[in-house]
Amino acid sequence: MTISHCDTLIHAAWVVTQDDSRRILEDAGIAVSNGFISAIGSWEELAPVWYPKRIVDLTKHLVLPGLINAHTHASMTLMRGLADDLPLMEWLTKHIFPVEQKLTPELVHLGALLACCEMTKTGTTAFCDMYLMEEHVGRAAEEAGLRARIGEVLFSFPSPAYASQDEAFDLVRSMKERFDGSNRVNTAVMPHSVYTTSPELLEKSMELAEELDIPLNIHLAETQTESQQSIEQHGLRPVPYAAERGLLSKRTLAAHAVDLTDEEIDLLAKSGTRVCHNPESNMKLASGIARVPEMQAAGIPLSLGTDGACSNNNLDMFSEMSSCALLQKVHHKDSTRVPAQQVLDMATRGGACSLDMPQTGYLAKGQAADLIALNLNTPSLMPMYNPISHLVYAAQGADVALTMVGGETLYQDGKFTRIDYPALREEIRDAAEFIKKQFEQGKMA
Ligand SMILES: CSC[C@H]1O[C@@H](n2cnc3c(O)ncnc32)[C@H](O)[C@@H]1O
Ligand SMILES: [Zn+2]
Repeated sequence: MTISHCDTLIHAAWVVTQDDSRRILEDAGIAVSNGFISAIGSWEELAPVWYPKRIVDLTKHLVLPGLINAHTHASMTLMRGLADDLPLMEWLTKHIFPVEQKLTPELVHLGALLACCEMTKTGTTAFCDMYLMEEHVGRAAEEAGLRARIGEVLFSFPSPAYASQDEAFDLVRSMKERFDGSNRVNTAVMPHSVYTTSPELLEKSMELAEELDIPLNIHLAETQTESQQSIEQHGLRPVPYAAERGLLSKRTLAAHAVDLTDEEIDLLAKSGTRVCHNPESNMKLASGIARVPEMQAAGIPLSLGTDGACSNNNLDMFSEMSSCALLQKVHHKDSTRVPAQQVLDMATRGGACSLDMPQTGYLAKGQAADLIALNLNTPSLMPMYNPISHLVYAAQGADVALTMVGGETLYQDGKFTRIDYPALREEIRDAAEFIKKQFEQGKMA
């Protein structure tokens, strides 16, 4: 018998691998070396041959790949609950944009750290983020140990981060220099939407993405109002307009994609555009119901995201999975629509595809050891007949007992290993006082 050495040997009651065969293993082992999975299989077979530096006992737990939040604005945790019960355009222009004009790099960093804590604690190991002064979100992701795709939001009006388009593009370039090639964070070009950018900015954004060979992310077809405005301004609905500007391609990730015709679904599919579905944000802002089954049938690669904590109001991907399935069932009055396995695929493998992180999204030999464990002893997870059903319909972020990225434990049993959460909490309280003042002043102006 050949003995092999590894850093960590995990002993799990159950492993939902999400591999190509969607194997579910009972009484399983996972050997981890240098951040990657060196073996996965039955505990009986692995235990005698793998000599680890440490054993992680998850024999009361269900292990699965870390969830991937494919569209969020991490720093918006700072504005959670500040303005609710409003439609998208009014919410954004009258309430959110004015406060965002007063943000500082320190606040963006602080809000992103809070988001990283929330995501880590609720089982997210990678996220895709668009915001102002985004380099400070990248910094927070690095500190927290999460994987992230980050991008400075591009508007055709000045933002606190830049005064002109040239300055904005310089920022994209310098962020690529700073983060790409790093272990866990990569960058993309991120024009905000077709309603906040000029045709020129949209075209130049894609040119820049091609020149730098990085992805492009955009909010697209989020509401009927956006479609009406696009027709009034450009004579075209958002998707054909984006196509005309050269924005639809394999490097594009479109967030929302709610208000779509059959022809537009075809356009997205044929161009290879990926879509991130954000059901809770779409419900809260009453944006509409995305045509998930139709997009799936057309072969559009789908992922799942929470959107920012202001339009949700949490970053819990377990909740998002449940909402995704339930919304489609009630909408179609058909309980067979969008079954649990499809939803879990969106939150794992689909997210890995959206973020161009092929080493994540499923657990197999050679994959990154990005995984989470749920405590199966908790009352709401007992009994368990079907692990996939549990993950989508019964589990909550609060059931996560352990979160690991690249073989490193970031969170276990209520404790963060990298972040001093009690200290962060105090800073958040102070920041909230400042934000509240800005919000009140904005209302008076
Ligand atoms: C500055 S980056 C993101 C930018 O988008 C705003 N935002 C947050 N949620 C949404 C959404 O659902 N649709 C469009 N824009 C959104 C956020 O407040 C930031 O300004
Ligand atoms: Zn968004």
